[in-house]
Amino acid sequence: MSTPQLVVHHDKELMAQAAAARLITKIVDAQASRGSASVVLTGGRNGNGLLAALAGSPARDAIDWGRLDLWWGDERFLPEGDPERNVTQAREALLDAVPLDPKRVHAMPASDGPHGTDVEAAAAAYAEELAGAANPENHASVPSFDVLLLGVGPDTHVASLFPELPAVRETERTVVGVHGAPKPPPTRVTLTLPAIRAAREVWLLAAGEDKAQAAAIALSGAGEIQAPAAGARGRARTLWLLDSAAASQLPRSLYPPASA
Ligand SMILES: O=C(O)[C@H](O)[C@@H](O)[C@H](O)[C@H](O)COP(=O)(O)O
Repeated sequence: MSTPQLVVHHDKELMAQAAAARLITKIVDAQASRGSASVVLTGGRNGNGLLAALAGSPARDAIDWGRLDLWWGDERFLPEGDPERNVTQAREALLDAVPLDPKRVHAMPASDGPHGTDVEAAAAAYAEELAGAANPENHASVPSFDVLLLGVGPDTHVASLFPELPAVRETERTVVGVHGAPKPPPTRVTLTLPAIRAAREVWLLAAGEDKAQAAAIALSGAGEIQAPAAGARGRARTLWLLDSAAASQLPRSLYPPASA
């Protein structure tokens, strides 16, 4: 697993703009070298802020939207179209404005979909969809995501992996159902740490004073059960994108030299 690299931007807006520019370049490079790209989106304000910044970027359409696979790191288990669903918010922020191939937009199941309110069945179905898109040669159970985005909660949760709850302890399955999540709504579907760690690159987004303690805990050697963000590592790269407020409690030794 790759060692976390930190980039600190002056404020939340600059972090969203810089992260969007970084993601555009990553997708364009992946498409140039392999013909397509695969990105896992995250919910939350920072995740949606990045999508909104990307929507407004003059370089936006350097991306060949028809050759981009989009997946989700987690989803609130609510009815289709519910404004609280991560996919609903992603559509509003960006997806409805760009010519994606609908077959390549892999939303997690809704609670009024084919699995009804059975969140475990919904999670198993998404795991199957991921496995179906994986590369059989390397016996993977998820596609080789180019970038997996994660917002970081103030309690160090990522996706819907909350400290000490069963989902963060999962070592085999790639997708599980979550009950009793401390962040509403309580029922969710989430990738697990093994699935997250299959990504080439994992980018963690943390902006705002309310993330300062979480960033300091996750980056100072805490275990992944107590601090799930600490276990979110990419195969080739783990990148923390912070603003100054979220970086304010980091030990100086961790603070990158050239950052704002
Ligand atoms: O479904 C969700 O709520 C998200 O996927 C969750 O993991 C989010 O990314 C973090 O809670 C950070 O959210 P903020 O960026 O809004 O603080």
